[in-house]
Amino acid sequence: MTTHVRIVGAGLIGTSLGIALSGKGFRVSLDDPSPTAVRLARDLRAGEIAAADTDAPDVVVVAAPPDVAADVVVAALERWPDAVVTDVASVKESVLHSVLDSGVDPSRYVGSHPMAGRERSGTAAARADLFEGRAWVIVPHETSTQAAVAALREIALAVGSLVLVMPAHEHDEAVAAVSHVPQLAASIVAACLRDLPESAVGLAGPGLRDVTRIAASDPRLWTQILAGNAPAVRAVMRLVRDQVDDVVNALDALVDADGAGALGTLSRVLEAGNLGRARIPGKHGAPPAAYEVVSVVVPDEPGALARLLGDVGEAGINLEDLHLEHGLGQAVGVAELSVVPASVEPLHTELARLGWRVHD
Ligand SMILES: NC(=O)c1ccc[n+]([C@@H]2O[C@H](COP(=O)([O-])OP(=O)(O)OC[C@H]3O[C@@H](n4cnc5c(N)ncnc54)[C@H](O)[C@@H]3O)[C@@H](O)[C@H]2O)c1
Ligand SMILES: O=C(O)C(=O)C[C@]1(C(=O)O)C=C[C@@H](O)C=C1
Repeated sequence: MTTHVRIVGAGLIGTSLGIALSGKGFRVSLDDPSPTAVRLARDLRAGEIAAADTDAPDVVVVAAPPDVAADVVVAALERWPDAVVTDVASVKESVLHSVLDSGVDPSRYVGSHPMAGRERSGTAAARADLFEGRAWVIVPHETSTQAAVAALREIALAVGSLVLVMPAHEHDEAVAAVSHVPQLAASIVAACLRDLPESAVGLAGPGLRDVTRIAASDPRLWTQILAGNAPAVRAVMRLVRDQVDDVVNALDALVDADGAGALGTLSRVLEAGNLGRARIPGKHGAPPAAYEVVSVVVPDEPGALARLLGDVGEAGINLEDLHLEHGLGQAVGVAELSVVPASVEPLHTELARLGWRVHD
């Protein structure tokens, strides 16, 4: 029997999930207070628009902002007495407490959190492959039924995620360190660029881009996430503050005194960073990245990029994504062409034959 999943909240996560599930044969109905969001989601093939007479779903996935997630979960549990209900909010304990405090029978509710996302919000940013190879945390509570957990597991596996099961408090402590504080760190570093002269910002290279990509994230969403996980985020931010203090003290010693011990401190901070970075897993044992990048040097002249894209098309190769690295005032840029692994070799050969400077 086809599983009917109702997605409530057709933004980045809801629409991405709808596209992925529809592609795997699930029936998806879409609901959102914004008529524009549901229409766009439907056009992106995320599912049908839910109407007043749409039949009851088997599973409801609440993909609304964290501050309304619990209310939407409770309303769904009350409206569909046989459906399993989950939410995908980035914080789990505060949502769970609100659901339990509401007095509704919570046994068909199980929290969840796909560790997949983007720095862009909204329906238009949806991606079919968003969840592939990513962890999807299932967060049951004391009375969650086995059937509810199993239904969620089926959905997460169907969209290519790796399922992890953990209690809400453990989830929240973990994501404070691996997601919420990294967001703050990126925002704080990027905020230092605001008043820099143009000539200084123009020197930005890949290092700054890597560190600040998520500084472009939606402040409204992230304010809710940080507020919803305040105790755990505070604990990690205190560790960050201790390290920042150590670095500033070392720099004080170098600038204002004889610098005793300063190099050792700086080196220890950097080495500790190496050790932490080395612990970050790849895409959680799932299949390797769907796309590989071919880098092509592009002269900074009118029509050059269009010519390159034309040559890629002529080669019969489907371009999955495009990123342009281009420093201010540079005579050339680098176009990073994402293609499926099987296309790397033919693309490389064909572009080189046409005179492009190509790198893997
Ligand atoms: N953005 C990420 O990277 C990411 C990753 C994992 C989980 N999440 C979680 O997923 C949820 C959605 O985030 P997003 O990035 O898709 O946000 P989004 O802003 O792209 O989409 C949210 C959608 O919810 C709708 N909405 C607002 N109030 C609603 C209500 N009361 N009932 C139903 N829908 C409502 C909005 O109209 C919007 O279409 C959040 O809880 C977030 O914490 C986000
Ligand atoms: O990769 C990104 O752009 C994200 O911000 C995704 C990310 C994260 O990994 O921290 C952000 C918040 C979510 O709750 C889950 C995933």
